[in-house]
Amino acid sequence: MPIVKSVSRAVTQLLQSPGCGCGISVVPVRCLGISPRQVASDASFHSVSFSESEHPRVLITGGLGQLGVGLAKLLRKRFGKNNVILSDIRKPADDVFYSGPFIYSDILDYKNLREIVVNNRITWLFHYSALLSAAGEANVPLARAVNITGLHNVLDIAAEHNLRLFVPSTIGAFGPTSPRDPTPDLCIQRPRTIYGVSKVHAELMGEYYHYRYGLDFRCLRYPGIISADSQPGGGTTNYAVQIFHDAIKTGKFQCDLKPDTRLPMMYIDDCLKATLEVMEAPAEALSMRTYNISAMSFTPEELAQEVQKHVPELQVTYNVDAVRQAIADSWPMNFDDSNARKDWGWKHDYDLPELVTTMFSFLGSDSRIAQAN
Ligand SMILES: NC(=O)c1ccc[n+]([C@@H]2O[C@H](COP(=O)([O-])OP(=O)(O)OC[C@H]3O[C@@H](n4cnc5c(N)ncnc54)[C@H](O)[C@@H]3O)[C@@H](O)[C@H]2O)c1
Ligand SMILES: C[C@@H](O)[C@H](N)C(=O)O
Repeated sequence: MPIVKSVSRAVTQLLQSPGCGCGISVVPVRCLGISPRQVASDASFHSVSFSESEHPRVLITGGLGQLGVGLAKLLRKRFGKNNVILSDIRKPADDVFYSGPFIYSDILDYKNLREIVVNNRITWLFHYSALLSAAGEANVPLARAVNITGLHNVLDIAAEHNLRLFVPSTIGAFGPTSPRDPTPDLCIQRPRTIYGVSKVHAELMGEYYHYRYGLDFRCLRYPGIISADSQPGGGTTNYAVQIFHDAIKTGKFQCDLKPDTRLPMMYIDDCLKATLEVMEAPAEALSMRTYNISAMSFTPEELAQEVQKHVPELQVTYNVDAVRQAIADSWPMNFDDSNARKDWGWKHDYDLPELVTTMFSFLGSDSRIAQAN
């Protein structure tokens, strides 16, 4: 009985510790050969494996999607071109391939991923590979594999090699029973998409590895991200990117969500800025490991009105996609990001008018008018 009591006391202390299980931390190591092994970790809770005067050595998984190339550009500016490796399972375009290191990496191949981390002495990992909400509903087994099994591989390798790990979560990690206006950091999370379920799993597993093994896990819940020079992949918020391209190319846009569907959105520069800021924030500043970040919320109708200020002849029609609409109706309408603002000074730069002006200056709003003439 006394043994049972002291074991339970030790477990209770671990669970209640404010984040440091250092005394007994053991990192999980996969089967090497035939027997599973556990190796005592010297990972200290707040440290990373490069000296503060050096730049981190960065790996980005799933880097050829909407966000990865822009992230690589930002990080290379800060840490040097050769310190940031983009990876994906797709073939990069020439300009991406020649802009800095690129490597093939399938996150479902644990040994290959580990080899890349070891051979390149990676210290920071940004885990961007995923199937997004609509793509996930179209192929649940693949979404489960990439978003859940892939995350497990990344977590184990990050813990084993003492990496600082960033995993993005999403407004999609909330569901119809969450408070939607606004949605705080801590509340009911019962999403109804495989994407949302996998992201809640990622948040919880990352935080568990943080408390259990000392993994330096950091996570932001992104809103729908809007970018000019990269295409979104399989998301419910895609309409908010497509409208710009269609306004310029054809002057006609068919929206797959209802005109009054309000969702949190963000311009890509703000998203990437927040990502770098939270990764550089001192550990002591982080009262949590998963934060909401927010910039603006709008409906398709409100976005269309703002776009029409630049392309007045734009015609918008609505042809609602039932799957995407059901997903959007279960997501937050407004995001409460007060903890991010308080803890590490998060502040967005782009509101709706600024976003629309920036998108058109990037895409060249005159080109459609020029083509039409
Ligand atoms: N874009 C958004 O609006 C948004 C919003 C919230 C969160 N996020 C999150 O940010 C991250 C990046 O989003 P994105 O918009 O760039 O996604 P995306 O769909 O555009 O790109 C995902 C990338 O993952 C790659 N991938 C798929 N399977 C893989 C595998 N087995 N191994 C390695 N790579 C694989 C794909 O080839 C693709 O290039 C994702 O985790 C996403 O959930 C994005
Ligand atoms: C919101 C986000 O996670 C993604 N853009 C999606 O719509 O699936």
